[in-house]
Parts: sequence; structure tokens; C-alpha cells
Amino acid sequence: MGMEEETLAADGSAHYRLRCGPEHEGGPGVAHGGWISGVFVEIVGHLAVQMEQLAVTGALSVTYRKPVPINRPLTARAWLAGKDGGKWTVEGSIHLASSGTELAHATALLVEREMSHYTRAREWLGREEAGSDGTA
Ligand SMILES: CCCCCCCC(=O)SCCNC(=O)CCNC(=O)[C@H](O)C(C)(C)COP(=O)(O)OP(=O)(O)OC[C@H]1O[C@@H](n2cnc3c(N)ncnc32)[C@H](O)[C@@H]1OP(=O)(O)O
Repeated sequence: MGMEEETLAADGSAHYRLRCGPEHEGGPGVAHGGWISGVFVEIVGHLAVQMEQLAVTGALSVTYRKPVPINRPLTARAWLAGKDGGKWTVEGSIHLASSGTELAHATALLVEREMSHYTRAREWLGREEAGSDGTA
């Protein structure tokens, strides 16, 4: 996703240096919105990994404030904004490194899971495909 460096702050937030390569260009000179959302999924998910908790993204809301330039130094950060049982609210932001201006912001809901999440997903897929007559 173009991450170049990751630093963990004492308050638990994660800070990144990154840049968007030309392969993720969505318009002349600017990043595709899917790349921006992908960066957020990565950094909010990684925050849970750093806290040694498996969690998956249940919802992600992205506000695209300014076009994100390709081939420019960017910074990003992710931080825990709240916790309600096994549900975490994690926020993230992407900034132009030179000015610090926020270009995009995200709020994500992470849901804690056990490793059995992936076994259940495979089992669910098996049932789903077994029930399909292939005409869908
Ligand atoms: C190493 C780098 C890190 C990279 C990290 C990458 C992370 C990812 O990409 S994850 C991939 C994308 N996400 C997924 O594939 C998840 C797919 N979805 C799922 O598996 C399920 O819908 C899942 C687990 C999110 C929720 O399943 P569900 O059966 O609802 O879980 P459940 O335990 O019943 O719900 C937990 C709580 O979350 C709430 N919740 C779940 N989804 C949502 C949602 N979208 N919005 C609001 N609330 C939600 C439920 O209402 C419930 O609330 P409460 O405890 O108050 O009743």
C-alpha cells in the first residue's frame, strides 16, 4: 500500500510515512479512492494487530477531503477512539507531509474475533456453494 515507515507513539497511536505510486492513480496526478480506503483498512487493522488482538473491519466510513497526490510524501495515523466490549472505534487520517493538511479521514468499526473466524468463514462458503445451483 506504499507504506515506507511505521512508528508507534507512547499513547498507542500508529504513525506512517507513505506515498501513493502511479499504479494507484485514479485521475490525473491523484490517487484512486480505493487506494485511500485500502490504506485505512490496513492501518486501522494493524492497530489491533499491534495490540495483539485479532479484529476484522465491520464498517469503514471515509471522508475524502482533498485529492491525494501521487508520488508525494504523505503521512498517516491511526488511533483507538473508543471501545465497547469487543467493538472498537478506530480513527485514521492521511496528510500531505509537506504542509500537514488532512486529505482524508476514516472512522472504522473493528470487531474482535478468534482465529476460528476463518474456519467458520470457510465452512460458511462450503454451505453457500453447496446450496447454489450455479445459475446465480
Ligand atoms: C496486518 C495488517 C492488518 C490488515 C487488516 C485487514 C483487516 C481486514 O481487511 S478485515 C477484511 C474486511 N472485513 C471482513 O471481511 C469482515 C466481514 N464481516 C464479518 O465477518 C462479520 O460481519 C463481522 C465479524 C464484522 C460481524 O459479524 P457478526 O456476526 O455481526 O458479529 P457479532 O459478534 O454478532 O457482532 C459483534 C457486534 O458488532 C456489531 N456489528 C457488526 N458489524 C457491524 C457493522 N457493520 N456496523 C455496526 N455494528 C456492527 C454487532 O451488532 C454486534 O454488536 P453488539 O455486540 O452490541 O450486539
